[in-house]
Amino acid sequence: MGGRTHGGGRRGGGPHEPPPPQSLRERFAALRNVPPFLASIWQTSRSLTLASVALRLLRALLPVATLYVGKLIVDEVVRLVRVGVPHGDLSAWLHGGELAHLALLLGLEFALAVLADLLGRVVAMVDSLLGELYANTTSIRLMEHAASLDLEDFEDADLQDQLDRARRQVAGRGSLLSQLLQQAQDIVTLLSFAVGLAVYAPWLIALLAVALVPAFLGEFHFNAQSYAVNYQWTPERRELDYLRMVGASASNAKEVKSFGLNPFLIDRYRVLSQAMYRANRVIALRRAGWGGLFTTIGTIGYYAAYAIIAWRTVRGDFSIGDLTFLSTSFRRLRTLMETLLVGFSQVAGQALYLDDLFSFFRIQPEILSPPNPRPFPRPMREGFVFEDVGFRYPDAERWAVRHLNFTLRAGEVLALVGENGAGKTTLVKLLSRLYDPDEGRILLDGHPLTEYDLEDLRLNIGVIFQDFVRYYFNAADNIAVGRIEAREDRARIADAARRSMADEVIARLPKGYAQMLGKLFKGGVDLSGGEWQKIAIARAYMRDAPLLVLDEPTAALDARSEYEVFQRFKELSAGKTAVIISHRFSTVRMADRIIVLQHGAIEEVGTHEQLVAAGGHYAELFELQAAGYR
Ligand SMILES: Nc1ncnc2c1ncn2[C@@H]1O[C@H](COP(=O)(O)OP(=O)(O)OP(=O)(O)O)[C@@H](O)[C@H]1O
Repeated sequence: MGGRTHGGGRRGGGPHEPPPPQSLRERFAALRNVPPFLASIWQTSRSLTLASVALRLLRALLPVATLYVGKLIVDEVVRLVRVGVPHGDLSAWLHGGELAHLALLLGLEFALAVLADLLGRVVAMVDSLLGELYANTTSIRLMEHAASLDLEDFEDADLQDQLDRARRQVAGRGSLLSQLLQQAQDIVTLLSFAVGLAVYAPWLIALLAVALVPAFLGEFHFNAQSYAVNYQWTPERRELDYLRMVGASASNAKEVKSFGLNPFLIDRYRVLSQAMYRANRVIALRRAGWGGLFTTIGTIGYYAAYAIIAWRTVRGDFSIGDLTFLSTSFRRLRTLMETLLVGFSQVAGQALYLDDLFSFFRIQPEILSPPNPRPFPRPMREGFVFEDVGFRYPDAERWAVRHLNFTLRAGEVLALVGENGAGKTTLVKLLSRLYDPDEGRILLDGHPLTEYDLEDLRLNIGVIFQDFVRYYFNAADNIAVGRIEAREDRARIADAARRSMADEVIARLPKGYAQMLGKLFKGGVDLSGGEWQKIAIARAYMRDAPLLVLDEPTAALDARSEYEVFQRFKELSAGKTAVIISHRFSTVRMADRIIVLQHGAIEEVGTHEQLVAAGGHYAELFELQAAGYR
């Protein structure tokens, strides 16, 4: 067993996270994320993707068509002007049919304009629908993937940063989609203009490119810088979110107020956010300065071309219609290329962000079911055997537990005792395979725990941790989380509540089982610490697993409640195996056997009477607590 490599490098990240990509080549390399991104868009909705592409293609060709019709109109007007207006009489002209061609052209251009507007709106609608669908699908994928990861992954700050960036990407990536499609559309439009321009004056295109390259490189550079800043500041941004949450959440308000912490929190927020603002401002300023310069270069290019076209029109090489067509084409080409280049560098910039999303999806859990897993033994015959088990938290110097050798016998109630940090909770986490040991192994009925089906294993172990979750759900659901498949089984929920004495708590709630708990949502009612614990303990009964583990969930119960809860627990868990962690000896002494942990190792094992008689550490701790009551 073991073999878990802690610390850096296990997912190409960890504490030795590579610096954000800086070089031009790396930025281009980020474009490799675009095809998988497009593939996931395609999978989100084929019909919407197809619709968007087709509509955009049509829309892309409209500008050049409109412009060409415009040129024809100008030429026609010029021709009509040459022919001259007899008496300036419009009705005579209309009847004579001389204006028919012009009217047709005007009508055509009008139709094109209306079509362009309508298509633009439909495209925007399709994109926003597709964007929302994509965001939803990806959020669900993120949640599903996060659910598959190990507990250890969640305790890793780097992973939290990455998850944070990935989450932010999802919200913003809808725009990447429209941007990519817009890019494709612009390329088609650009090509259509370029063909027109190339027919008349190919050298104009070269002039255009020269004027635009600096702007492109500038954009590219600053996008990468923004990303780098964003990347480096992820921990601070998370801290900002955290500070805001601590300062503004209902559950913390009590303590924050009585400690008078708000000025401290606000000040810290101010300092951090200002530092971030300054970093962003530097980039914004530089970007604006250089951007202004590059745009001016582009404008110079445009007017040079304009002058040349005008001169050649005067010389008679071009018609007036050609002049309008060429100069407008040139101007539109310039704007288009600019948008395209800027867009391209933005796409490359956004593709960098996709790295976070995709690399988050690449993280693989290490605690898995084997290929041919064993089902959980029912009934359990021997129980769990710890053979020289040792475990060290990632990046920790100290072993949390080591050289653990003991048996948790089927059908017994075992209590774990020990001072804070002795390793009690760690032992429970190993038992339910939230972690795998780094040394030694754990057997269940003679077979290594790793041979069992992971889901089945967890399903058959009901653990209530000391920091159990207070779900902001209604009372019934708060108990039903113990076995969420049985959420509709009201009788089972009520039964679990009765056993844990949560029924008395719920009876006092205005809406009973339908009462929303916690203060997060409207109409929610908060409970006392002990009341919450009774609800949490009901989850263990709801789960009805052959192995029950209560990790100090009774600490906030009053003496009478705790006594009753444990009396019932013993009665009700007859035939079941149970592990109880408690600092109260009144509870501990009810266990069949007691293990005393000290600094991650087993110090003593025995019944209450045996341990007291032995006069060791247990007897000392027991005496300390008993003395307090005399
Ligand atoms: N997620 C974690 N990452 C790193 N170290 C941890 C983590 N959880 C616990 N530890 C360390 O492992 C040791 C054992 O912790 P554990 O939670 O098992 O103690 P415990 O006996 O349950 O304590 P308590 O009575 O305070 O609940 C402690 O030294 C603790 O600091």
